[in-house]
Parts: sequence; structure tokens; C-alpha cells
Amino acid sequence: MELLLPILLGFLAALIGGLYLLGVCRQRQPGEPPLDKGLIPWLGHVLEFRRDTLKFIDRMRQKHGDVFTIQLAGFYVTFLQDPLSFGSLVKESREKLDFNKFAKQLVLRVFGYKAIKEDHQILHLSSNKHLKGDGLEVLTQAMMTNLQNLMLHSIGSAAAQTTWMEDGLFMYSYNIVFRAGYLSLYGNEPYKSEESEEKAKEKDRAESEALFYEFRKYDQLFPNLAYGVLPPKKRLEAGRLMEHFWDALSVQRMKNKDNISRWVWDMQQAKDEAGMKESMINKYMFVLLWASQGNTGPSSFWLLLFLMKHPEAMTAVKEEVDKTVKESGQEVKRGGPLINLTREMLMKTPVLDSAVEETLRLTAAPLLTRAVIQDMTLKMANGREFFIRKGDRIAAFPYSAVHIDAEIHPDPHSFKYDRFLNPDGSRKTDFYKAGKKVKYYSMPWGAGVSMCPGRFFATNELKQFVFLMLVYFEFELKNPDEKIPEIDCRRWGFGSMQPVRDVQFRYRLRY
Ligand code: HEM
Repeated sequence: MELLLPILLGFLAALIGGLYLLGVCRQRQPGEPPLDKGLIPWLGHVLEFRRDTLKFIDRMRQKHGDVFTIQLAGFYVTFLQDPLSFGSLVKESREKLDFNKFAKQLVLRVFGYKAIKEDHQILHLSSNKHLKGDGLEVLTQAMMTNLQNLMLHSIGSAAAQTTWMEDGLFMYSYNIVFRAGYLSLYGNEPYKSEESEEKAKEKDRAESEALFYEFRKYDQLFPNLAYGVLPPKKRLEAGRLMEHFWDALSVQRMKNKDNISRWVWDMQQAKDEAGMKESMINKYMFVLLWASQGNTGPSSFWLLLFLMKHPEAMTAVKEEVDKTVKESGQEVKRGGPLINLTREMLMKTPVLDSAVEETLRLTAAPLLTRAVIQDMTLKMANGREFFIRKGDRIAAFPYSAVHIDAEIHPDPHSFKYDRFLNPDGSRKTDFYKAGKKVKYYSMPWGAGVSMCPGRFFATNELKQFVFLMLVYFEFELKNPDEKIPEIDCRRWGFGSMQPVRDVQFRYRLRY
């Protein structure tokens, strides 16, 4: 008996420790948000959450209100779903809420990249210089040249002039916008003479096509890879794809390119100066490819589709596009020069701006997550306060909290191209809930420290693509009565959503 007692006590301690680790022992303390651990120890609600994040969060919100803590695969995550209180999450100091810790783990798992402490500063320095203001002018011009190379290379051939081409709208849009964006950021094949220019352009087209093909494979594995639930065979495939991208985007390969964007170039240099190994910089190039090309393509699909399904929106945008071209003194005609769509022209399109914002409201659904570094108090707009524990996470899912809130955006599931326009044609930024102005009325780019640094370039890319489609092509849905496809709910939380199926359309040159 004397011998048995310590063994029994040891066993009991291990059992309690185990249960504690599995989260079974955690209880809601006074002042904390409602706690919902789910039925499965440690895993908690992760399966339901992964299956359909939107549905799950709405169910929790109905049960608990706008703030609740749930258990997700070993983490306790407090969801803040009151849009009037988003400031508490977005503006909280970095000593209390940290974005990097969470992002570091993710980029290692999904891109093989080991983050360094200078990363965020390097990214923001380069983005502030080259993805906004004057720096953006250069990139917008590069995008224009590359879009025209990809979309109009067959111009001049008699067949291309009259023949209808058929394609899936999602694949067509994603393909063109991905490839043009990639070439604009990572550079073009160099050439020395006019003859070799055509060859170089052809090589750009072929190489970017091959890259897109591989990117789509990775894209489809991504959500499960990010959640660490890929089956072994697919994990191997993801590993093989990663290696392909590290090589395809490597510093060595880029040395042979022309027109590499300063955005990418400056970051390569800064990481080199910070002492990072070249093989790790190659991996970072893949992080940047993912961040810059994974969202804009799908968003361009939704934008074109919404316009095609809403003739009044299409007419308004088309009128604005025609007017902008005319006011620039240019004319599009058969055999004439290609139009030069400048950043200045892109700044005179409030109707298209509103259509882009509306598209992103309906189809961009990021999950904002922060690690809680110190015990803290979450202050709500209505004066309530909640204690949050160190080691937990705080998250917001603006899609359900704001984007489709019927009070903020009446008839929230309908596409209204002028939702973000005032009657005088200026941008509408006044939206209300319970009589209070909502500052964060749409959050496709996230917010605060991790807000998308590429948002101005992304908006330009979407506008350039639609602009060129309207100027150069006639296009229509193969089946005009076909319904807008549902959103693929496996991707909630990952930025721009994708459709569950493609939609066939046809297009041909107008001139
Ligand atoms: C429609 C297109 C796009 C959407 C909807 C989008 C959305 C987002 C969102 C929601 C985040 C924040 C993620 C978080 O808080 O965890 C983000 C981050 C980021 N985006 Fe975008 N993005 C788009 C296009 C772009 C483009 C074109 C670029 C670059 C040229 C870019 C570069 C980045 C980078 C580098 C980050 C990481 C920021 C950081 O770590 O602080 N994005 N994006």
C-alpha cells in the first residue's frame, strides 16, 4: 500500500494534467466572455468551424451574443463580432495583441519560410514606397503592359477578329490577372532588339501560364494545409509544389529578368543585408507570390460576373469607361495603337470603384486573428468589458459581423453597384448601425497592423482588367439565365472567396 500510494498520486497528477491540457478543466471566470468548449476534448469545435466558418460563427453568435470564447484545436479563441467595437481589436497595443506570432507559425507551415524579426518592418517600408503614391504609378504601368500582352497578343490575326472564344469565366479571369500580376512584380524576359521582343513576350506568356498551372494546384490544397489537416499523400504533393516555387522564383532566376518591381527587389536586398540565406529569401519570394496573387484573380471573376448579371451596373460602368477613354483624348480602333490606361485615368472612375468595393464586400472574407500576449480587458462600444486570458487568441470575422449585416448594408446579399456612391457621385463612407456610425463598414483588406499593404495596387489591377475587357471585347454568358454560383465555404477566412463551380462565357474582340 505504501508503495502504491505514490504511483496512484502520480497517475492522478498525470490524469489531471492531461485533462487540463485537453482543456477539460477550463471554466468561465466572472467577467470573461461565455465559454463554449464543444464536446470533443482539445479539438473543441474545430471540425464544425472548418466545415463552414460562417454558419458556425452565426450559430455561436445566436447562442452567446457578439463576444464568445470557443475551443479550437487546443486554442481558446474569443470572437468579437460587434462591428462597433472592432476598434478594440484593431487598435490594441502590440504589447497585448500580437499578429506576428500567429503569422510566423503559419508561414513556416505553408511556405517553409522561417520569419525573422525585421520582416514586418522590411515589408512595410517597401510597400509604403512602391505599392502606394508615386511608386504605384510604375507598377500600374507594368501591369498595363503585361495585361495587354496576355489579353491582346492575337490582335491583328483575322481569325481573332471575328471568332468567339469560349472559356470558364473564373479560370479566364484568374489566369490573366495572376499572370499579369506575377510578371509585373517578378519581371519580364529581357530582349535586345525588336525581333527578340516578340520572342521574349511569347516566353513571358508561356512561363507565366506554366506557373499559374502549378499555382492552382497549390491553391486548392491551401485551406487544408493551413489548418494542418492534409492527408499524407497531399502533404507530399504540397511539399513538391513548394520546392517548385522556391526554384521558379529564386533570386538566381530573377537575376536574368528585366523590370523586376522595386517592391520585390527592395525586399530581396533588405533580407540579404539582414543576413538571410539566399535559399530562405527564395522561400519568401513564394510567400509574396501567394499574398499578391491568391486574391486578385478570384475577385476579378466576381466583379465581371456581377456586372454581367446586372445589366444596369454594366451600362453604368461601361459609360464611365467610354467617357474616361474619350476624355484622355484616345480612341480605340482597329489597327490603331493600344490605349494607354494611366493611373490618372483610373482615378476618375467612381462608379467602377463602387462596383469593386461592393464585389469585395460580398466575396472577401478574411479572418483577423491576434495572439493575446498579456491578460487584458476587451472594451466594447456599449461600455461592457470582458477579461481575456494571456495565451488565448482573439479573432473577428467581418464578413458575418459587417459585410452581410442587414442594418449596415440593407438587402445585404444583393449586388448593388452604387452602394458605395453618394448621390453627388462621391465615395460613400457613411454607414450606420443602431444609429451609430460604423467606422469599419467593410473589411476586405483586414485592418490594423496586418492590413493588406497591396490594397491600392489590387484595386488598380481589378479596374485595369475590367477596363480592358470593356474596351476591347464583346463578352456574354453562355447561359444568361444561369444563377451566380455559391461561394465555396471551405475557404472562409482566407481572403477572396472562390465559387463552387465555374461559369461559361464567350468573348471576342470588338475592333
Ligand atoms: C483583392 C485582392 C486582395 C485582397 C482581398 C487581399 C486581402 C488581404 C488581407 C485580408 C490581408 C490581411 C491578412 C491578415 O490580417 O491576416 C492581406 C495581407 C497581405 N496582402 Fe493582400 N489582398 C489582396 C491583394 C494583394 C496584393 C495585390 C498584394 C501585393 C502586391 C498583397 C499583399 C499582401 C501582403 C504582403 C500581406 C501581408 C501583410 C502583413 O503581413 O502585414 N495583397 N491581404
